[in-house]
Amino acid sequence: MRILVVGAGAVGGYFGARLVAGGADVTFSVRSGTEAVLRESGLRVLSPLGDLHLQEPRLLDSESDAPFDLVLICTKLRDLEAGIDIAEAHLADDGLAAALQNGVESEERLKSRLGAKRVLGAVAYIAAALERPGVVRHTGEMARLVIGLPGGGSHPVLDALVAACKRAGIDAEAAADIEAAIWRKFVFLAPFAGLTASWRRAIGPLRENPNAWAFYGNLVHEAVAVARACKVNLPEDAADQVLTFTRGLPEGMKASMLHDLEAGRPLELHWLTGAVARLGAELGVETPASSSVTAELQPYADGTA
Ligand SMILES: NC(=O)C1=CN([C@@H]2O[C@H](COP(=O)(O)OP(=O)(O)OC[C@H]3O[C@@H](n4cnc5c(N)ncnc54)[C@H](OP(=O)(O)O)[C@@H]3O)[C@@H](O)[C@H]2O)C=CC1
Ligand SMILES: CC(C)(CO)C(=O)C(=O)O
Repeated sequence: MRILVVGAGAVGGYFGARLVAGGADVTFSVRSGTEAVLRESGLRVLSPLGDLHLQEPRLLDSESDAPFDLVLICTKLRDLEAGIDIAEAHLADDGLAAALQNGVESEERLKSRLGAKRVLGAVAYIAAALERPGVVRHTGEMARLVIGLPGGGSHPVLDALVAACKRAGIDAEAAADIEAAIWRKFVFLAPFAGLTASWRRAIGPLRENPNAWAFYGNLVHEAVAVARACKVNLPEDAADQVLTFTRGLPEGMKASMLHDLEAGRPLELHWLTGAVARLGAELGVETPASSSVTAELQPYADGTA
């Protein structure tokens, strides 16, 4: 199976490099600045699960590269369409493309542009950051992929990806209901990103602050209400599960949206807390907490650096 990873940032760099180390045939599609760095110094992953250094990662040669069986789009959400352009140009007719991104709207974009039969749903659980181009720092030991065909079913590329992940030591699970899996992460992440970014604090002190914790509860209930209005199959106690999960997170944990805010980079606000507010408005679900966070962070959405 030939795999094309679009974007060698935190997620693409981590999972792409691990797959290479596990013996998979992986090519990276990167932009020119990153390309120069990767050609000069290779791709490094610094991780509690073991460091990696790909001295000469294979880079896409758009003229000659044959179609790929699997394209993993690992850009930020604002670069999704550019990622799909690359998938459109390089995906085999019977191949699959997945977006390893947060949010709940990427899969529909992939379906509408590539055709539903060429889309794999995916959720990435990892805490990683691009320290500088070519260097990914992985924090903690979580590095998990949940993958599945929208609507269920099997596909040789899905099976091959699960096998490649196992060989690479990536915790990968094939989900029967990938839409529910994507939303289960979203109903945690959109509130978590909204809370930590709007209060500009890691989760530890926010759990100790009754106002912040109550506000988080409101954000979570809104996200779950929007999921239910979208007819997503979530458990009855989905909101309680999110609160329990968040109580167990490391004290210093921040959402990547807060890291982006602190660094003056553009935010994924529109697709996270902003999506709860936007979809809520479309579906007639009240989302006062998500709407106020979205309005407060809007001035920073396009970055300030
Ligand atoms: N970081 C994390 O811990 C987690 C992130 N996620 C989600 O994963 C997604 C990716 O996030 P993350 O990896 O952190 O982001 P990063 O910013 O670290 O990486 C994104 C990479 O995409 C590259 N890119 C953008 N456009 C293109 C393009 N047209 N062609 C090739 N490469 C391109 C960027 O390249 P360049 O350097 O040239 O700008 C950058 O290196 C987001 O949706 C995020 O929410 C999900 C789980 C955890
Ligand atoms: C919370 C985390 C690290 C979990 O994967 C994440 O996805 C993010 O902050 O964007």
